[in-house]
Amino acid sequence: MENAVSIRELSKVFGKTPVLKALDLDLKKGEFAVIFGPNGAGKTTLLKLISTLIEPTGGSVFVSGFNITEEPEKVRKEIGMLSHDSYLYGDLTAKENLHFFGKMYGIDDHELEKRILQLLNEVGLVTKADERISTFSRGMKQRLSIARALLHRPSLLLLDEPYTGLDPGAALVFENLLKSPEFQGSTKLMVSHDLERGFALCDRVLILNKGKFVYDGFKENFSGLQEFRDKCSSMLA
Ligand SMILES: Nc1ncnc2c1ncn2[C@@H]1O[C@H](COP(=O)(O)OP(=O)(O)OP(=O)(O)O)[C@@H](O)[C@H]1O
Repeated sequence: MENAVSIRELSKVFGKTPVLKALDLDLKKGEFAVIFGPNGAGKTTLLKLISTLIEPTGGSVFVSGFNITEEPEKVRKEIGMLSHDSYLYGDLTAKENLHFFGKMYGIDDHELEKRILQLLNEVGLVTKADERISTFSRGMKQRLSIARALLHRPSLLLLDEPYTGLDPGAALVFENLLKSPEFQGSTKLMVSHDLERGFALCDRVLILNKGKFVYDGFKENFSGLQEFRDKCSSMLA
């Protein structure tokens, strides 16, 4: 079976600074992997490369068989990204924002209307559908970002510190959506400093340190979070 993500010899240099160093990684369809690692390890850079926001210096990345540099539009349709940036437009209403992104993903009008209502409902914003998001609290914007990321039923979810800025209610909405039948089969790659939540959600753990993977293993190899901490804490510093 084709991998959801296939990375070979991936490198990224900013100026003269090598940030990612010849990374290899395969993610199987449906896998939930979390990347831990110290500040500056290159975690966000890796997600930005996979999502086509920046270009690699060397190596290759395939998402659902599409090369990120040769077929970026096809790659973007496969990906839902949730990060500290909301990627939302303050002058548009909640509904208009989702409409804009839905059209960008090529969802037809009838399906899009239904999908927008369904997601606004799921993230608890249906009564705010026609309000401009410049009036929204940070938590409400984060809820709308969740809807934006899931709008086109992406096969790959890239989650960069998704809990940052989520109030407890929105965090619960987020976790319930991740576990919902619709997204159970999607592949998830999450970057987090939150060992407890990251470890609880994932089935595979990766540690990135100074631009290299220094650990790659399955959660079931550990009896629990404490054993993971005991064995891996030196790699996280
Ligand atoms: N656009 C850029 N130009 C120059 N340097 C950059 C750029 N983006 C990131 N870097 C540098 O690349 C390194 C890795 O950054 P990155 O944000 O990927 O790390 P991270 O592991 O996500 O860190 P954190 O956990 O603190 O978010 C850092 O030293 C950062 O300063």
